[in-house]
Amino acid sequence: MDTSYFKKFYDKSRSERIAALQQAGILSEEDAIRLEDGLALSPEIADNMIENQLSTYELPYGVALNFLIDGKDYAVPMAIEEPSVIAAASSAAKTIAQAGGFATVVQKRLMIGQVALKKVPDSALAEQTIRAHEADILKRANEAHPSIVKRGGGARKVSVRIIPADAIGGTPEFVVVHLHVETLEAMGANIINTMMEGVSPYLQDLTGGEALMGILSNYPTDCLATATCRIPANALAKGELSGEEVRDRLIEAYQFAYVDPYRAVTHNKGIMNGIDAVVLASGNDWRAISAGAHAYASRSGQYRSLSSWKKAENGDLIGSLTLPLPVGAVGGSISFHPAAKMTRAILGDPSAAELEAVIVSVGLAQNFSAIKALVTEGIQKGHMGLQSRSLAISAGATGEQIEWVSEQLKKEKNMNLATAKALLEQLKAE
Ligand SMILES: CC(C)(COP(=O)([O-])OP(=O)([O-])OC[C@H]1O[C@@H](n2cnc3c(N)ncnc32)[C@H](O)[C@@H]1OP(=O)([O-])[O-])[C@@H](O)C(=O)NCCC(=O)NCCSC(=O)C[C@@](C)(O)CC(=O)[O-]
Ligand SMILES: NC(=O)C1=CN([C@@H]2O[C@H](COP(=O)(O)OP(=O)(O)OC[C@H]3O[C@@H](n4cnc5c(N)ncnc54)[C@H](OP(=O)(O)O)[C@@H]3O)[C@@H](O)[C@H]2O)C=CC1
Repeated sequence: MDTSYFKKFYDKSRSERIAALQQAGILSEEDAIRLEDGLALSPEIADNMIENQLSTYELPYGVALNFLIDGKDYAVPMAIEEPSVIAAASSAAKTIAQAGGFATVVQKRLMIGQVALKKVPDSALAEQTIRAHEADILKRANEAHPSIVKRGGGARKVSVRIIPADAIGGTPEFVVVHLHVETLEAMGANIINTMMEGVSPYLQDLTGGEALMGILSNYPTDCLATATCRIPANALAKGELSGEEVRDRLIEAYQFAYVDPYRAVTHNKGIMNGIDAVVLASGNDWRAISAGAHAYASRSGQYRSLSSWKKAENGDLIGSLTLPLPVGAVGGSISFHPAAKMTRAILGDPSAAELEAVIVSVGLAQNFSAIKALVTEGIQKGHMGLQSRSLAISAGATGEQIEWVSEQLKKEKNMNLATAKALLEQLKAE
């Protein structure tokens, strides 16, 4: 990828940005035309995607630059309504690329399905019986969805968890059977749900219990992705603060988010700014990713920071982020939603594992920028500086008024809607 075309990308017009992506070899001519025309869903597709459809709900679609992940350059598409997220991701990615980029590790992608059994007469015996019949259970699961087996995937492992009765007043004892399934390039909701319903009757026969439900778990602890980065302290200096001071403050920001759930939620929201935006742009199920991420943040019994920041022996800053990322390269609306298709084109048609690597890196970048701003100049300067246009629009500015109100707002002490409205009135009165 020739990134020389990206200089001051954000100062270019929309058409110039599309041309720059084409010149850099990221977009084909055909994709550049599609992007120029807009990525709207056709009324026919929209009507067939959901029930009681009335219209579509649009979000801005942009691209974060400077990502160097496992030695490969990426421009990363994001769909998001919040200003400064793309700037922050690009800014962090630039610093991290200069330090060697992100390194990622993506686990073998095993998704989990559950059958919950109740009224099991002897749960210890049931567990033994299930374990003894693992091969039969896997066979039946695979027979329920033979096409994934043909593709080289399928059910791989069975595990059992016993959740005692009265966990909260009056709850039955649950014998929970997990199937660990290799869903290859799919997130695999349909594969797993079919398998779980397929094995439920057999599990009832084996245990003498009653199946309450069989369903995918959105907590796929065998589908983790990790990104790490390592930044020399001298690349972190900001204003009056030395690189070492910024590094130490970044580490304390992480420590604060590790020990305090009130802070951890906001810290992780900053990470999800990037993750959700790429998941959404890629046509994946962002509710599933969010639910899994927050469960993973609570795995110790307390809700904590998803990322960690530490000092290396030589004084470098080392950042790391791990979370479950059950995304697909196929399935759902990925193959027909125009924006999801564009995202796949811009990312170079990534496999599901490569997409995980990109998404987890964006999450780490987003966290780096947010906490760096927080522990140095504060969030308002960069974030609100970029939010001034949204405030101007909220105040009713249109056309050239938007630029004028936005620029005046940046000079004001109170950059808020009331000030934006007052400025707009002033402009109209002139
Ligand atoms: C906004 C910056 C990046 C400015 O930071 P800066 O240092 O003034 O930026 P710069 O002018 O030195 O530019 C550095 C690079 O940033 C990018 N960049 C710079 N400006 C733009 C722009 N307009 N559009 C696109 N990209 C931009 C661009 O890549 C640029 O490199 P260049 O291309 O010039 O070589 C910085 O202040 C920042 O990262 N702030 C944090 C913003 C943030 O995190 N926003 C998320 C929303 S706040 C929130 O929801 C979560 C939070 C914060 O509460 C989470 C938490 O608490 O942890
Ligand atoms: N998170 C959740 O709890 C739930 C999510 N969903 C929704 O389910 C959708 C995602 O489910 P998913 O099952 O992945 O989607 P799909 O069923 O749409 O697509 C997956 C299918 O694609 C086919 N396929 C083609 N090529 C491959 C390949 N290389 N690797 C794997 N499969 C391939 C397989 O079918 P075949 O082999 O038969 O061709 C596979 O079953 C999302 O829209 C999500 O919102 C639905 C229910 C619950």
